[in-house]
Amino acid sequence: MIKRITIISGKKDSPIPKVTPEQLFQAHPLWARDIEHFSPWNSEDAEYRTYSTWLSGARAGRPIAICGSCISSIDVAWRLNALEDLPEWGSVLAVEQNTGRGQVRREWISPPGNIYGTIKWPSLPTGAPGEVRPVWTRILPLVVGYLVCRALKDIGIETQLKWPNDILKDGKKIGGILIEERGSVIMVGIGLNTSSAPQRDKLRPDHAVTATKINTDDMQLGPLETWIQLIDYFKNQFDAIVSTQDPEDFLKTLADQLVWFGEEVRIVDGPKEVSVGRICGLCPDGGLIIEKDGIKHEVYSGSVMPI
Ligand SMILES: O=C(O)CCCC[C@@H]1SC[C@@H]2NC(=O)N[C@@H]21
Repeated sequence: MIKRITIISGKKDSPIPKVTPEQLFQAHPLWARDIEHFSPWNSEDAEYRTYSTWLSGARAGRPIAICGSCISSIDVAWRLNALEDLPEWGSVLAVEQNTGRGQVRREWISPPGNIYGTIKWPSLPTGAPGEVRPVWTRILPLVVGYLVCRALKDIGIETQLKWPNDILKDGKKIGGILIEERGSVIMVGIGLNTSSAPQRDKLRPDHAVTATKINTDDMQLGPLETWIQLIDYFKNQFDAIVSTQDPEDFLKTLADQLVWFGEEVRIVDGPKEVSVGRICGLCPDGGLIIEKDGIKHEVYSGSVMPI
């Protein structure tokens, strides 16, 4: 993939959708703004590729492939990876997903206007000798959640991280993270409700906090412009974190930034003995520590909900 911003359009029989810059322009007013901002888009076609491209006149620090209405940006990223067309920190940004997926294969409703991005995450530093999975990989959901919150803060949006990787604004969900691993390759999918959020009746009763959107009358984040900012932030900060910090120290700093830290919460579908307790920290492998009746429990599953 060319190290710039490209719109990719599948040729015959390709699982990558066919799309033109004009169609993206029509998809949503914020996409129209982004398409205009990053124009001109120059058409290119290489016979050996199963997709043709439009190359933006503007440059980005990392390669970004924009695709139209696809199954899911994670699937397109896996496809590009199989074609050896997605380098580390390369990403796919979908305008719309027909089968967007969330944690435990729940549906992720994905109309145009929001961010549906997937990044090929770089290989992670290995931990102790003989360690099967590098510790940074095991705690990656928390690291990415932390980076998303910090990157949004940089843009001027205050958010909180709900263990393990939900992004909240004023206690309501504005985004989520889905990590998939195949062999040594890690794809990080990030969904952010910039322009719209699913209604309460589309969410699981009792398991999901209410959803909301980020954009306000005063702040209108465009999907592409924001995605470029996020990727640049992730790369710079992730490199700095893993090269200067110990995973355990990182988790200690992160713990008290979790939403509802120190407060009583409900754990829905978690271990039987802790349906209610106080968040009091994180284990070295990223589990949540919940205190109940003076006993500390390690929680690795379930949804954290306010009382
Ligand atoms: O909170 C969750 O359940 C995780 C949601 C992850 C959604 C993103 S959008 C980009 C990528 N493609 C998908 O189908 N899912 C992830």
